[in-house]
Amino acid sequence: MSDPLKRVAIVGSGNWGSTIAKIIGNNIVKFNTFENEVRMYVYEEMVDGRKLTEIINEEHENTKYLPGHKFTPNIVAYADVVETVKDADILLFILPHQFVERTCNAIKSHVKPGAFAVSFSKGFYVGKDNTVELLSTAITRLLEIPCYVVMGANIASEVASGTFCEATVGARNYEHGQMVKGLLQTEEFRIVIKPDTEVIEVLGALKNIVAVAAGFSDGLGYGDNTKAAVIRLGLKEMVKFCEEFFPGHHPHIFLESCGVADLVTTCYGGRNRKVAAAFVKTGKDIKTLEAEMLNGQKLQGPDAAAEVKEWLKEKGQANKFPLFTAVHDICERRIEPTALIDALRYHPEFW
Ligand SMILES: NC(=O)c1ccc[n+]([C@@H]2O[C@H](COP(=O)([O-])OP(=O)(O)OC[C@H]3O[C@@H](n4cnc5c(N)ncnc54)[C@H](O)[C@@H]3O)[C@@H](O)[C@H]2O)c1
Ligand SMILES: O=P(O)(O)OC[C@H](O)CO
Repeated sequence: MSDPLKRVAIVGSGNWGSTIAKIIGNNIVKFNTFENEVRMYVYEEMVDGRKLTEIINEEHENTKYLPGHKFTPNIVAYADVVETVKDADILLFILPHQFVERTCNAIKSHVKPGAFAVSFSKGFYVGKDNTVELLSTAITRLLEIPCYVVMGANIASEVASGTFCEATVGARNYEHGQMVKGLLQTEEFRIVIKPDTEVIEVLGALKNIVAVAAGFSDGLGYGDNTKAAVIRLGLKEMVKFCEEFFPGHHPHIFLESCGVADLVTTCYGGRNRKVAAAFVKTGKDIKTLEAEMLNGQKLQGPDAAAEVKEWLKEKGQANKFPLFTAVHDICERRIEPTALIDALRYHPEFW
């Protein structure tokens, strides 16, 4: 008897979750090892007087978070996260990182034995006692299943439009890594699998902090040379953070899409950059700007800066990461945005 078909569930339906749903809906029908139907968890809300799940299931489009792009009809929206995941063999977590813990808690006694997870979220997890851990570690701890990661230079609207780009899958299990690659890869979205899972994930979270710094620089009216310095010194801190806390990775991992490529795209085209520039120009706080500018989408960088500050404080290492630290202090209005330039000027690089 042949093996039963595997089911894929997508947990999250924002800008990136919907983009991945668009890709997987097309790709999955090419395999005879997967069920064609893919359930997608939608955090229910009303859009123009209708439930978002109804809009997606009737019009095959997430008109709020990815307007203008059609899903294949095998993408089925569910408002109940337990119903979404209960039969799934592969759980793709594509939530803003702030919502990962509560979602795991809601499904933890309903996950199929033998399932595995993949995290696409960029950020860290902070426990009640202020301990900081990787999201993939938290997912594994809460659900008791392995968790791999997908990170890369992937501004969702561009990926959804099919302009060429690439991403990095972090997986040490060959079979699972190949399955994830098969579900995601297209002619325009090329996938590389690497075993340095932890560092791949950390880079995805840290680049958002540098993007906030890039936005501050833009908002202050500095030009491309200054932004290049933000990117370079930010990358130095990203590398140092990985070396300090996740040693043993391949040194070339920073050259993958999850490293320098994601850092560049996010410092030019991302939401963190855009809102951080407006923070300087308007004087409004981050939460207000997020609500005004992003139509329900969520920023990851300011919270990641707070999480990293907590991490560094606990390890007594904050002084080695002045750019990360300055971003958090500026977001919290403890220091002026212009202090970013001092953090660059007096960076340990120049000592
Ligand atoms: N958008 C991108 O370009 C992109 C690219 C790569 C990676 N990512 C990462 O993917 C993750 C998800 O980002 P996104 O862009 O898909 O999301 P998003 O910011 O577009 O959307 C926010 C989502 O959060 C949902 N939500 C709101 N409140 C919620 C709650 N209480 N519980 C659960 N869900 C709730 C909304 O319904 C919506 O689906 C992030 O970590 C992000 O860094 C995003
Ligand atoms: O829009 P941002 O700043 O959340 O960045 C989006 C992606 O992470 C870019 O890869």
